[in-house]
Amino acid sequence: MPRFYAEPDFSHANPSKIGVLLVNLGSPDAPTAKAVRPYLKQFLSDPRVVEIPKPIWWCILNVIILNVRPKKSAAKYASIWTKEGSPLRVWTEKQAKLVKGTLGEQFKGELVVDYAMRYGNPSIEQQILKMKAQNCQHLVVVPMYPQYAASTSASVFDEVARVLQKSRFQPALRVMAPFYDEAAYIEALAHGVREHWRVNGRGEHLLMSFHGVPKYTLEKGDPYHCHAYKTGRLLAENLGLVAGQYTVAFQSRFGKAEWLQPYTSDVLHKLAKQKIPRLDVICPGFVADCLETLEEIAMEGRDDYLAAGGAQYSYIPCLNDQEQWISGLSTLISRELTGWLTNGKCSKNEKSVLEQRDARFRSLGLQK
Ligand SMILES: C=CC1=C(C)c2cc3[nH]c(cc4nc(cc5[nH]c(cc1n2)c(C)c5CCC(=O)O)C(CCC(=O)O)=C4C)c(C)c3C=C
Ligand SMILES: [Fe+2]
Ligand SMILES: [Fe+2]
Repeated sequence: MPRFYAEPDFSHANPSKIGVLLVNLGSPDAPTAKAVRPYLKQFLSDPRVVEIPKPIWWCILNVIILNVRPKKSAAKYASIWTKEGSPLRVWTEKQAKLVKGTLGEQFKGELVVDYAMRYGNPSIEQQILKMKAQNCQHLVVVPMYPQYAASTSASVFDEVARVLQKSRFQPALRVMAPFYDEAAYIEALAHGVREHWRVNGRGEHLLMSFHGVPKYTLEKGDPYHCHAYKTGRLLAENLGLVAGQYTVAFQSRFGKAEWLQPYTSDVLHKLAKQKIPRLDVICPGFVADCLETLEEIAMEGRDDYLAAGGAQYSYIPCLNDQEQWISGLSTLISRELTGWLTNGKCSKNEKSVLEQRDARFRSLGLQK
């Protein structure tokens, strides 16, 4: 097995391109236990996701989790699966196409925009190799996580780095920063909430449910908790909500350790007891609807809330293909391209330098 990937022959004549790779978490290939098992194995073997010492975790994962969870998770995936596949993959693919449409207008021919999944398909490796084959000598990686967490954002970087370590010709690399407090993102979220209120009426309380992470990661310096709370505050301010009209909570707890609190499930029970006429729920940490939003929040969360005595429950969809979001995301990405759009410009500059030199020679009556 060669140490490095095979490279195409280098040619000056081949115009260099910039690759923009949107990366989200990933889903199994099908909503079946057979497909969920290898997906969960890849996901939960990532040391960024589970930090328990390797030999101990290997036993727990292979002996218990991978024998029990695939069947349960597959049933959940089946409840949200679409004709085109997993909602997360379908939305991410659509987002890449729309961003390509928006940025392609501005940066004709120079950009290749695509998407990858950290776990499952299409893989980061496959998509970077595809971009290299198209002569992308510059690469912008866009982790589709507004709030930084080592378990998500850093894991994307680790995988990109692993792929580049196997490359002889490495593209120049930029990784987009987390965008938890960017106006482009907050305004798109607020626009989505306002639209939802306009069409469906407005609830008395807004629950903002973020994916959780283990509490020890906060204690060890992971900024996820602070990013989530800042997003929550900025969204509330944009919507004119004051304390008491909204709650930030954390969902999707996995395993026995303590995770960030308050847990969404506890908040739902508490709010149900308060007998407010209607609760709105949004998941601002997910830019695309997926298992965690559609099954856990829109379905299970609703059932739990109503069973605990709540009256009305209204789920607000993720940003998905919302126009304002696509335009905001394109703006954030175009900022990362600053100084990189060299292709046409470089050759044009070179030509104009030569033309200037020829003109100088001519004006002096000299031959080149
Ligand atoms: C939005 C950010 C996410 C963080 C932070 C995150 C941390 C995290 N997740 C797990 C365990 C699981 N997550 C699962 C699904 C899942 N997680 C995210 C996002 C974040 N996870 C998304 C978008 C999804 C949905 C994927 C889809 O296909 O729709 C799952 C798999 C499903 C299941 O079996 O329940 C697990 C497991 C941990 C342990 C963790 C932080 C340490
Ligand atoms: Fe997760
Ligand atoms: Fe904090």
